[in-house]
Amino acid sequence: MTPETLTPPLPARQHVSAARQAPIAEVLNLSKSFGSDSAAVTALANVTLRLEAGSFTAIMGPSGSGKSTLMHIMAGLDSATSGTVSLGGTDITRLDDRALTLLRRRRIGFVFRSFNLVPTLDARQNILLPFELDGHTPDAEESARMLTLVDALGLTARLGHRPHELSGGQQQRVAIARALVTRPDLVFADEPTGNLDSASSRDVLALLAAASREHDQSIAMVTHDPVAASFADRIVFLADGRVVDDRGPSSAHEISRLMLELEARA
Ligand SMILES: Nc1ncnc2c1ncn2[C@@H]1O[C@H](COP(=O)(O)OP(=O)(O)OP(=O)(O)O)[C@@H](O)[C@H]1O
Repeated sequence: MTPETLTPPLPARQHVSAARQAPIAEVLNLSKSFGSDSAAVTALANVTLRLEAGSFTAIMGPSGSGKSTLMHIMAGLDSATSGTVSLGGTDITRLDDRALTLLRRRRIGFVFRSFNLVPTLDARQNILLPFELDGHTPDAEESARMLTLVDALGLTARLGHRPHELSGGQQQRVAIARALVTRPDLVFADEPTGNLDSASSRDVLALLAAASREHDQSIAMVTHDPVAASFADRIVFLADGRVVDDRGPSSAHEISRLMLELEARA
């Protein structure tokens, strides 16, 4: 497959220049501790981070540096000890559980290492699950969007297949289609290539990069893999719950070097 065939031919977003001016996600002075007193663990210490609309950001750092905690709080899956997180201008730290559930359903997409597809549903039903969960029948535009996405992801002939009938790479492409189909404000990808071989990994990363670059989809990806991070246009490094480096596109070699330095210090 060439990079061109990996590019989802989705309609370009409207008012891209206006969208680019405001951060799609803003984390201000975020701290998170687990436990209390002598058993307390500080997972995040005063993290401030802005993600621009349409950006593809990799979040890296040694084991235990706070990557998952940051992603969980940004996605409204865990609460902050202090600080705020805004998504598309909404302060999610002030929302109740019901509002958070709706926000996750409508404004956030997720791609996980283990694909997390529903085994009893075929690929089409898995992709359309966000609409189903929202009690919403896709309109003509949403159905057309689903079909163009499926075509771009090379899944057209697989729509009637259930997850166990698909390869790992195909399952992850179904998961990406499911994450993109509602055009969420932000897609969180948690080690999306962790279970894939290197050829499927590159396909998946090229698809995520194309969704960001060509269709203004904002993506935040947690990864340990320097090759995966080299597909992003920004790399944020955490160590001991703090942002210790924040840089633009970098080669896998440069990222590897920095990770080794951070791990040696951890
Ligand atoms: N539920 C919890 N209870 C207690 N401590 C926790 C909990 N979740 C995370 N921690 C601690 O918070 C710190 C940050 O953990 P986190 O999982 O965010 O790191 P990570 O960078 O995602 O690690 P990894 O790369 O190994 O997945 C670690 O010291 C961890 O042990």
